[in-house]
Amino acid sequence: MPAPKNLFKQALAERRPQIGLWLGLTSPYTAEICAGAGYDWLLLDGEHAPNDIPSLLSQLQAIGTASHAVVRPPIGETWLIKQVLDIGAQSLLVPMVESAEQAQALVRAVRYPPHGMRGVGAALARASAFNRIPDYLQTANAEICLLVQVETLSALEKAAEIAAVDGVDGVFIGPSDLAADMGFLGRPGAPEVLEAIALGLEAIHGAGKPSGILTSDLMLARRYLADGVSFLAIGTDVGLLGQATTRHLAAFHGSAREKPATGSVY
Ligand SMILES: O=C(O)C(=O)C[C@H](O)[C@@H](O)CO
Repeated sequence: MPAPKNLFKQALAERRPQIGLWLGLTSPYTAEICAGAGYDWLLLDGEHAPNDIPSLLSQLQAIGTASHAVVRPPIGETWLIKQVLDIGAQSLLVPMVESAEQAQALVRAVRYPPHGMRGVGAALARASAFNRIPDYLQTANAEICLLVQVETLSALEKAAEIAAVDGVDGVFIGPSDLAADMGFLGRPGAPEVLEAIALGLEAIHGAGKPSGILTSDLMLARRYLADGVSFLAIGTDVGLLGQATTRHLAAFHGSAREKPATGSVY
């Protein structure tokens, strides 16, 4: 028996758009609710949400096969990637990738020898159904989906080279960090940032790889989809809960006291 088929990876390879939601609440309970909504993928954020390996594990268990979990570790360190893969994540989004060399190192980190340097502990791991998947070691590499994030101007200039790395399954543009790097802190929708994103998307597609992005502006999200973005997150659990609770109380008071959050589009 092989490692579970990564249907999200397959969908990206076939350029079937995958619509996702970004999860920062770090709760298996809310992750399960979001999975039930029907999003194709859910991003479990270990970079900007207070997640650790046990909290990521419990969210993976809660999501199950109801949606596809993509885990973002805080940084692309080999030892951390090994832990995230062992708890059963098959798709990773690695932040702040600045060069093709860094992307190549990440490819090695997600693969077992001789193709990489992932440590072998699958006998203890949820990823191998606790050693009940006999062919796990031989088949795991093929089912890992490695997505890398470019989010500075210099990384964006190298987007084509990074995307072209064999083993990189997709490239995500981080609009907030890119905006900050371009001098537009808190303004990922600034025209200059959108222009840079459009060029980045072209470079990624030109290298023959799928692209991804996050925005909670649904008009912009539809535009990204029309521009060929394949894995698109259209909001965050934190944003949705924050907006809904504010609106709810304002509705009760019968007033327009709802105030938009400042400094973020999420
Ligand atoms: O730069 C970005 O944009 C991202 O990387 C996504 C954000 O980190 C996400 O957490 C929303 O705040």
